[in-house]
Amino acid sequence: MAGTPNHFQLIQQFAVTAAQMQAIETRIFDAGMPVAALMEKVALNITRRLLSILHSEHTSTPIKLIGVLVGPGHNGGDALVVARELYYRGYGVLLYSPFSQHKPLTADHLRYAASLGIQTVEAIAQLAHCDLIIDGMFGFGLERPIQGDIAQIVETVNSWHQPVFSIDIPSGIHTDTGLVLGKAIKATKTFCLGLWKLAFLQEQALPWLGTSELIDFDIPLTDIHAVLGVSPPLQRLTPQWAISHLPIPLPQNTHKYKQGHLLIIAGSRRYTGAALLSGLGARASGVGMLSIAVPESIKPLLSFQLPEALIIGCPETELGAIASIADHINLDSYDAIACGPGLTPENVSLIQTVLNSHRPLVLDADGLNLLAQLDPVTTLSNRQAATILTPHRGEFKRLFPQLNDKSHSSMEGSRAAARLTGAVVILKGARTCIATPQSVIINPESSPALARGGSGDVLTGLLGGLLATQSRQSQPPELSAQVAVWWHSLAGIVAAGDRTELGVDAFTLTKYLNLKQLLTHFPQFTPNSNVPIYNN
Ligand SMILES: NC(=O)C1=CN([C@@H]2O[C@H](COP(=O)(O)OP(=O)(O)OC[C@H]3O[C@@H](n4cnc5c(N)ncnc54)[C@H](OP(=O)(O)O)[C@@H]3O)[C@@H](O)[C@H]2O)[C@@H](O)CC1
Ligand SMILES: Nc1ncnc2c1ncn2[C@@H]1O[C@H](COP(=O)(O)OP(=O)(O)O)[C@@H](O)[C@H]1O
Ligand SMILES: [K+]
Repeated sequence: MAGTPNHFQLIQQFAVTAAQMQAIETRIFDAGMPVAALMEKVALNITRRLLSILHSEHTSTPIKLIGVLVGPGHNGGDALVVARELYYRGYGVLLYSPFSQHKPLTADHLRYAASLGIQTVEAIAQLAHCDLIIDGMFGFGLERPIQGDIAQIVETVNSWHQPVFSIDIPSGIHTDTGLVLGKAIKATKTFCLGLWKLAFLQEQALPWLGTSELIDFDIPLTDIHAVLGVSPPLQRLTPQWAISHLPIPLPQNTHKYKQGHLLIIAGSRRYTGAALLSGLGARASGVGMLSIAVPESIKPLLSFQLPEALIIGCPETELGAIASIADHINLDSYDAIACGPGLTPENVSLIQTVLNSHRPLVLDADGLNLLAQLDPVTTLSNRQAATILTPHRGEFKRLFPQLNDKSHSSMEGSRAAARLTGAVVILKGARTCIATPQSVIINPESSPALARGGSGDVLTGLLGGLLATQSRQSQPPELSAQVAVWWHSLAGIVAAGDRTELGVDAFTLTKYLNLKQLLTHFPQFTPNSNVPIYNN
């Protein structure tokens, strides 16, 4: 039923470390769930999903023979239950377990599989002709690097061409950091079990995960909250959350100023397009009023392309950058300001003026490069209104060189920067993190089609527009940041689906921000509704 989230939808917001998963698992076992029963349930759910994929998806070779890598722990146990079920469904199954010791439950399943006549092979090479490999070697119990013979086995499997489906996590990927521990299986698809592990939100793990999906096994929400807290400081950004916080439907008695007035400060003679792309992003946000301050010489172009916007021509430098904000402009009369795309890094006094305003502010691109020339921590800490920074990794390093030791993890880096400055920090990338001093929320789905000049400018405008509208409604700035990041990524995903990943230039992307079209992908969720459980 629309508006009533089911268990699978509710758990999408959570992300856990191996230790947290273990703690949740312990609570379930202590409450009386037998370990073997849970393994059976989990593995049957994996099998059901696997069979539906095998029946529905077109594979280049029909899947008849399946090779199963069996580890020493419960990841191996899961794999053995899946193997047994596949065997009963008529698939050819070959087991391979290069370990002399197994945990008792795994050893029992191995013995039972043998008693059924499921063949165990003695060398990895004997799986070479399988149509599909199931990787059940290590799950969240992997703590030390894969070395020696096992590393050799991983390399051999990675050199083959058939699909590899990993159970819980590709063997060799660290559950928390997403880093490769020695060697790791390169999966085609990964079935993450029960709750999303942190690795799935770490960019460094992406090449190993393939496509990933969550297999639900009904972990009680009380156990999740008992371990993670009622309002976990780290969460996944879900479509349900973002859609429920879109600023629609509009109040019947609203007017254009109530819908927010955004001022974009962008562009230069050299980077005209940045101002235009930000303007088009802001247009898609539905903001009530849009003003764009640009150097005088590019005003005609903007006026032509964005007839609904008020284009403000500003005095310009010899090189065609904004020299100062036009005299008649009172920055404090806007509901939000978005500043930076295409400014050139010439004019520090401009950014100082903007920072001195008392309005919510998005800083991007050259806005960030100019800020880096000041003392970002002191400057931002002294601001009288909310600031949202939208750096990519390079800009982040320039802004916060003192956080270089945290640069391996966007979650850690963005959180530390938000704590230092009090700003909302959107650290952009394949897995964009949105951090406040209290929390980090990570966008788990996007498209590499967005890795293209100008797509960040579009985000800045979209975000600025939402910020202007939503700050009028007393919504916190991080909410606009979350909605904008989700919206922008979804546009990228849908555009890439229609046009391939190469067909999504930034201008085309703005056309895909059409919300009506995007929402057809989520008929089950309603804008502006209450989402239970999720307390931000
Ligand atoms: N949580 C849940 O709710 C549920 C979890 N379930 C499943 O259980 C999985 C977790 O199982 P797990 O704890 O047994 O750990 P797992 O990943 O199989 O591996 C540990 C074994 O590997 C060994 N080992 C480690 N590193 C090694 C190395 N480098 N080289 C060689 N050996 C190494 C390690 O040996 P040890 O360190 O003890 O010497 C130990 O024997 C989880 O991912 C999921 O699939 C579901 O069934 C039910 C619901
Ligand atoms: N591999 C990727 N997968 C998904 N999104 C990406 C990827 N690479 C970049 N992006 C997104 O594309 C946008 C690029 O922004 P930015 O680097 O500021 O570009 P520009 O300054 O050229 O506009 C960001 O929203 C970022 O999250
Ligand atoms: K695995």
